[in-house]
Amino acid sequence: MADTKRKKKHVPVIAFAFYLFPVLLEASTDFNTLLAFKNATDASGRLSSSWDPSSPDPCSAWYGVSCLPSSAAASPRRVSRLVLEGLGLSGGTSALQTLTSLDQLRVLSLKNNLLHGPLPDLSPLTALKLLFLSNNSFSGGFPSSVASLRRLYRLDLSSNRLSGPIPSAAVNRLAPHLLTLRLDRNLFDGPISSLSLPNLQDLNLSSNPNLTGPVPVSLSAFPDSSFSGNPSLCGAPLDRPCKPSLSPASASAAIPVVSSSPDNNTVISSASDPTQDAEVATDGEREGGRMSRAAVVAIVVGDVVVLAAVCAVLFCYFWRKFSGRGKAGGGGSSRLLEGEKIVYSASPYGHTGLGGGGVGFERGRMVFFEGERRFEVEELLRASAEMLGKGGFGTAYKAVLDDGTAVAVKRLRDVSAGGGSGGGKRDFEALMDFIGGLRHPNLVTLKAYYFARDEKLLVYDYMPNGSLFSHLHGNRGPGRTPLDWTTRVRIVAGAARGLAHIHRAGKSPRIAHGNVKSTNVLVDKSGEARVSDFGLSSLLPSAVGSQLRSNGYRAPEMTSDGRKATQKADVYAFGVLLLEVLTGKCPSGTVDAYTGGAAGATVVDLPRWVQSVVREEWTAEVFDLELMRYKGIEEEMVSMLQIALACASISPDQRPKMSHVVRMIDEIRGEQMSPSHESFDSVSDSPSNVSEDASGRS
Ligand SMILES: Nc1ncnc2c1ncn2[C@@H]1O[C@H](COP(=O)(O)OP(=O)(O)OP(=O)(O)O)[C@@H](O)[C@H]1O
Repeated sequence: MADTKRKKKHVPVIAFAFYLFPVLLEASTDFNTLLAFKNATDASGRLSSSWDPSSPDPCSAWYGVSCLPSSAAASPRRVSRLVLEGLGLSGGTSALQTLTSLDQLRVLSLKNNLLHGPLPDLSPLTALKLLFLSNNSFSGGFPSSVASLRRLYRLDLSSNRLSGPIPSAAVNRLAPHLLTLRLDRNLFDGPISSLSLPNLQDLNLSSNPNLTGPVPVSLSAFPDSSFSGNPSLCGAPLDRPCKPSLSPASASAAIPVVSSSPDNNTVISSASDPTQDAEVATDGEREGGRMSRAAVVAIVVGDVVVLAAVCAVLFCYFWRKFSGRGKAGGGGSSRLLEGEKIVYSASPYGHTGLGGGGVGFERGRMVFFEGERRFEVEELLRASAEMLGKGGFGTAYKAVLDDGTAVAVKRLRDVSAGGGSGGGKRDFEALMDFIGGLRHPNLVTLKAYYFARDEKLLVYDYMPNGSLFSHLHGNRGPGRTPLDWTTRVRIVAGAARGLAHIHRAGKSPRIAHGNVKSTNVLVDKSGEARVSDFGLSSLLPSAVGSQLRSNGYRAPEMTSDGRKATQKADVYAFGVLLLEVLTGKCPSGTVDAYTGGAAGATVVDLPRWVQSVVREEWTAEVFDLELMRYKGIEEEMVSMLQIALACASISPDQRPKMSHVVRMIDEIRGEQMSPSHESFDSVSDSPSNVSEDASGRS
């Protein structure tokens, strides 16, 4: 009875503890994890003075610890970086295992310590981007669990005692994002021929004397120092060609055998090559130098499936194209489709083609600006032309004139005779005169225009080197040439000068570009940026014009329809464009697209996303991964980021003038010309300098 009473008395206490437990647990998990790790590894007490268990907040006081800001007043801050290098930390697998509950950890560097034992399952560290465990005594196999770390882009396990095969299937899963792979000075063995890491920038597999077989093609562009100290590796870049060595017993099997690795890499090898035998053992696809019947069947079936998939994709692509053409077919000249070659009609009065006005077509007037070669509109209309793209104002074509000069012709759509402002032909001509009179090395020159009631054409210089948009976002897959830092800065500097010129030009009223974005920053034949499409927004009714301003670049104050373009809004759009150049991301993406994670498909403005990341002190994480290969540009990137964020201020009054922006960029450029920035072979947050990059500041 007394016992029952005692039990009853405990019920509320247990219930309260049960309720409170998850809250307390969450609040203290990272704190407890760090303490447990310290207790397990810091025998020499080097962390003791800083890691004070009575300190209320490890995030602000503990050495080597950085945290994210708390997302809500009551919620605890989570640990995002742990950089504990050269502290004599010792401990085995279980010590490292304690850290795997830090599921918000981005950077973990424990290099130059005395940690040992096999690496634990690292898959719970889902946020990890940089993992540096070099110069310890870790043993056991390669930690295949890293394959599930979707954000990992630098992995350094060098100078340990790791052994066994390098599992190509696991490593290849990191391929899309992995930039650094350092496994040198370990005891790895077996073949590496199935590794396929097309985006890798930094590789070191040296001094693993038991690695065997050919260096795969995707890694052969690395210097031979990446593979030195491995006598059984062969093929480029090493000086040892892979020779098949025939043993008498297997001479008859010396016919090349085509095998497919688990990663779909085809390996052509001699069945009797001893270096290949090791691979055979690992991949388990051949026995005794011959492929099993099942393997052959699997390969053939696999190939057929892949072929069928490719055919299906091609079929869908062309089907959509042709059915799209059918649909467009009813609309006279709008029959022209993207990328299609077109030939204008021989006469501007014809029924089809560019001049297809049909009955009642009024012959228009071709107006040339000073210094431009004159030609008849017929010459333009009969030129073979190629569609460049469709924009908000109409369709742009490349046309080659009789003398071989290429011009870009913009055929305006939805422009009433006098433009949208209610004016007439005279207003249109006045605007054209203004635009045509704007001459600057960073503006695309308007050479001429054609005006008729039903047809308005603008003739510009043709820019042969594409747009900033195509350089930043075009072909992000293999084979892409990344846009280097110097070029990016040169382009934004040119674009800023072009815009500043427009802003200076019209005294009263002040003129704005009205549609600043990366497709409107073109690159001329000498690689200089040229701003295009300026002034056209005033041709359209204000409501349509403000709709046209592309979402991601539209200043917050421009959301209501009918707002006229302003210079302050241009500065905002330029700020977004700068962020696009720095992050490599398209404005107005989803959180997913920005983080590369699964945070959610919420659409967020690029400036707001960058601000949130910078506020959380992960500044380095906003930058385009393609920029990480350039040495010593961090300061410039951060300065440029500050300019971008100032331009993209929510309040128009806080945005600088374009002329000021030009000066600020030029100041950065002045510093940028130093030769050290030309070096492409090193990585800015490479393992060697993670200490500064990932320093334990909170
Ligand atoms: N002068 C030019 N030389 C070379 N390419 C050009 C030229 N003008 C435009 N283009 C290209 O033609 C394509 C269509 O341009 P267009 O200006 O019509 O549309 P947009 O820039 O995508 O949108 P918007 O109309 O809103 O500015 C774009 O890819 C653009 O880069």
